[in-house]
Formats: sequence, C-alpha cells, structure tokens
Amino acid sequence: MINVATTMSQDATLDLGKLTDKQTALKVRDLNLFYGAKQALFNVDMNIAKGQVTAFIGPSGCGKSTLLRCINRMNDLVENCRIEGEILLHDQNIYGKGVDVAALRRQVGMVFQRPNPFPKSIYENVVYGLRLQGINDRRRLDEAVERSLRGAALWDEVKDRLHENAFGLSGGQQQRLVIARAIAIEPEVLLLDEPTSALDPISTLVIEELISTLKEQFTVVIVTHNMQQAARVSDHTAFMYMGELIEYTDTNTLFTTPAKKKTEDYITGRYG
Ligand SMILES: Nc1ncnc2c1ncn2[C@@H]1O[C@H](COP(=O)(O)OP(=O)(O)OP(=O)(O)O)[C@@H](O)[C@H]1O
Repeated sequence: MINVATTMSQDATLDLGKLTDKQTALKVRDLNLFYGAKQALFNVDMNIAKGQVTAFIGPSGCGKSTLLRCINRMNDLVENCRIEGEILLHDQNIYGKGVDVAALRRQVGMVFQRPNPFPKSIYENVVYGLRLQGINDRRRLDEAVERSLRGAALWDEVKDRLHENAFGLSGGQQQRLVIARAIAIEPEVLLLDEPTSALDPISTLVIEELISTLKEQFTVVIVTHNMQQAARVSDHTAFMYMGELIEYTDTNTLFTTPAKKKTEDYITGRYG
C-alpha cells in the first residue's frame, strides 16, 4: 500500500456522509452516462467537499475523466452522449432546463492534461476570460493578472515579460499559466484532468504544491493516474472501476485501510 503518512495533505478530513450544505460544493445524484449504446457511468452518487481537494483514481477507461467532464458539462460537446441524474451546484441541477452553460463554465473552470495556452502574450492569456466578459479597464486587468499569476505561483518567473508570447514558456510554466487563466475569472470549482501527466518531475512537484494552496480559495477536483499524487494532494479520494464509484472516503483511509477488495487490489498494484 502507499505510504500516505508522510505525504498526505495535512487537512483535517470531513465525514463525506455528513457534510452540511455549507461544506458541500457539489452533489452528484444517481448519475448515469451513455456514449451511444455504451454506458460509461453507473449510478454515481457523491458529495464533493467545498474548499478541499478530491481525487478521482482508477484504471484506464474506468470513467474518471467522463465524471470530471460532467461537472462542467464538457460532455455536451460529445455527440451521442446522454446523461441521466443530477449534479447540484448551490442546489441547482446543472443539467436542469434553462441552465446557462457558459455561466456554469465560469463557475466551474477546467485545466487539461496538456498545457493549452493561446497563441497570445502571457498577459492576454490571463485576461482572456475577463475580456470575454467585456472587462477592458486596464487597472482591473493589471490587478487580475498579478493576482492570478501569483495564485498560480508563476508571477515571479514572468513579471518582467508579461507581453511576450506564452509559447516561450516551459511546459510546466505553461500549465501554471493555464491555471492562472482559469482562476482569473474566480470560479468556485477547478477541475484538473491529469494536469501533470505531460510534465517533468520538478514541474509536477510545483503544480502539486500549487494545488494545496489553490484549495484555500477553490474547490479542486483532480483526475490522476498517479496514486502517489492522489495521496499527496487530495483530502478525499474516489476509486472508480468500470464506470462505478467503488469507494469514496478520506484519502488516508482509502490508501491505508480500504473497505472494498477492489480498491485494495488496485492500490496494491494487482491491476490497473
Ligand atoms: N467521446 C467518447 N465516445 C465514446 N466513448 C467514450 C468517449 N470518451 C470516453 N469513452 C469511453 O468511456 C469509458 C470511460 O472513459 P474515460 O476517458 O472517462 O476513462 P478514464 O478513467 O478517464 O480513462 P483514462 O485514465 O485512460 O483517461 C471508456 O470505455 C472510453 O472508451
């Protein structure tokens, strides 16, 4: 089993079954998802704790990214994708009638596996979402750039070259820039889909440290293939297998005394 004693996030953990509304960022209720005739998620039910880091782990193809993408309706872009059930944000079903998906995505930001800055300056990458909202006031944008780049632990490295092209940054810096772009519009929830899988070990460490500070302001949900990473950065871990949520509890418990045999088999490397 993974030694989490020295690596786990130090936060006191919450009992996920007893979260109050104030402690809950999202509620997933009886979620089923189909890609055409193929069902990829089965009756997923979970509460996601506010201001904490939740990790989704499990073998390739188990539905981690699919579940993550449900949280900001990215699966809407997939043809033939059908969803049943609910995801509640502030007790409003994000799949309900009349939901403004663009507004939802402002509340629930997302960072992908490969850094995807726009072919623009560092500055313009960060303010992109604000400009889309019609904000062009220079002082406000300048403030947002500094706040977001500091928040993404990138400010000191780029403050003297804000107007240079973002493609001149290293991969790890580009990923932090993308995080800065996501937090510039102050979402409530940040979804990270394997955010370090394309990065070197040092950049990975920097992003992992960053995740611990991000949760002071945001609810973070991360998909990772790397169990050590889940143990290091998350407060709660959900283990998925073939589209089902098998076990979901505080990270320490999941990695040290899992309740389900499938979880134990996975974390001890018997499959995956
Ligand atoms: N756009 C799609 N169209 C059809 N099937 C899909 C699509 N995206 C994912 N799937 C299928 O849904 C299942 C879950 O995929 P998903 O990418 O969510 O798994 P995952 O756990 O994130 O895997 P990985 O760790 O390999 O990224 C898989 O069987 C996959 O083939």
